[in-house]
Amino acid sequence: MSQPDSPDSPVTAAEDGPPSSDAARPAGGVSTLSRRRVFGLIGGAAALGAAAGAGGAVAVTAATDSDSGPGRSQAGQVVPFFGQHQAGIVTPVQDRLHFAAFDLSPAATRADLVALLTAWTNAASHLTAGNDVGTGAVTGPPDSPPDDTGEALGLQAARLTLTVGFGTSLFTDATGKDRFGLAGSRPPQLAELPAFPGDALDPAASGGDLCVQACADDPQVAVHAIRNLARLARGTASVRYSQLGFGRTSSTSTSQATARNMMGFKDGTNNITADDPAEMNAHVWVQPGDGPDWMTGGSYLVSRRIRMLIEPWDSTPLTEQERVIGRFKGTGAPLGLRAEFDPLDLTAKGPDGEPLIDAKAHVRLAHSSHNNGAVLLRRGYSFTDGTDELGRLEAGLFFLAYQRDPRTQFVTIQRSLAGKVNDALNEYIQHVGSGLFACPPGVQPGQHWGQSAFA
Ligand SMILES: C=CC1=C(C)c2cc3[nH]c(cc4nc(cc5[nH]c(cc1n2)c(C)c5CCC(=O)O)C(CCC(=O)O)=C4C)c(C)c3C=C
Ligand SMILES: [Fe+2]
Repeated sequence: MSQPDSPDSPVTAAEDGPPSSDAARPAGGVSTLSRRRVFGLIGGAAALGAAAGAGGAVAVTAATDSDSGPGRSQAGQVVPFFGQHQAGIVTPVQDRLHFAAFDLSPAATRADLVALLTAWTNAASHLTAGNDVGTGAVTGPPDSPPDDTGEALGLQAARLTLTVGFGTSLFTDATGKDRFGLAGSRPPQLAELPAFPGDALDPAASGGDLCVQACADDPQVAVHAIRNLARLARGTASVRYSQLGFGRTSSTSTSQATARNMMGFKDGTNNITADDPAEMNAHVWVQPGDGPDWMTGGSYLVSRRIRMLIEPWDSTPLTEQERVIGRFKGTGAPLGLRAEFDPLDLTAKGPDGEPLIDAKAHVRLAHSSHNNGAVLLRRGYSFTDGTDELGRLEAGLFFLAYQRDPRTQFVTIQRSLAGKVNDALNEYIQHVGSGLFACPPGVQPGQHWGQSAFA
């Protein structure tokens, strides 16, 4: 396998020529590889070292904007990987999602976990810059399986973000065992979610020791990233469940138009947005003193796979659909008002003296005024996974929400919504999967994801 002398040797011989064709395949060494490939190579070498048990000793190299291949314009396509916070949380929502939850293998040790996180961090820094993993898809030794699976060759970075989270079971497993010596680092905010009335959770589509949220404007780029991370994990961790998503159902920036969910409603209108950093600090980013220091600058992710009962919904009259949500389907405006962003007035009454927004309307019960001021940064995606055994569309919302403390945010709001007597929407939806993850702060070059949790 052609590799540089050491995982962190400086890049000195990179050329910006086109990727080698098969005929011109180099015999080895870096001098004939493009700059893009060399960065990938270094990351791959580090990943290999890590996977071999080198653990935190392997440096995570920094991919740069100049990693983009020849003739490929990455302008506006690369979301910086390194930073104070992980990308993929307040990043303006990309079009596509591939979310995967992983379980560590029964034999995996703390060193294996550190090695995996190091390898993943390395790979992620290169994938998000639009580069291949390791020696690449077509530039490695021809007699070995390629380091990269290849389906992203020639594609742009597509604003790929990779966001990692640590599940509750990483800290204490189902038998109460502290497998990785992390129990003492478990944040109080990472308390198991309670069971909510109406939950129909499938254990196989819930939980997970780790999660990776891949978001990109190109579905193939997101799928490629998860596939290659799963490949790097082989022997240490495997996918427990995964979910493809499309049609972002929430915007995290006012510059984005509000998308529609699979019920046809604009979803995300009254989301909090990254345009207001004070709001992010108040409700999304973990602050100093909130809990263990390693989570400062991080955020907690709640994922819920929510199936929509599409056929009954499609047989429901428009006015009833609007009563259930509390907004007009066409404009997205609150009932009784004209424009999408007109502020909700939950006290407004119609000429008949009845509230314009029904007592059981989704937006009323989800609103902060009903929930002790609780708000969430919603970042969910629609999904359609074909049809079920009865020919019904298997579709819904893969709800993703980031927050500073799930106990006072998601749990408070979901307690208001759950159960047939509460949110009118519950007649048309069912929560079938659930996850809770601590997403550590962003990483700097030389670190791996969540490094300070292992200090
Ligand atoms: C626990 C939190 C929430 C779950 C679960 C949830 C599921 C869910 N929501 C929709 C559709 C819409 N939700 C809307 C608003 C809205 N939803 C939540 C929270 C949860 N939703 C909040 C906090 C809000 C904002 C309320 C407010 O302050 O106004 C809307 C209206 C447009 C908008 O503001 O986003 C729609 C539409 C579905 C279909 C669904 C489960 C499948
Ligand atoms: Fe909602």
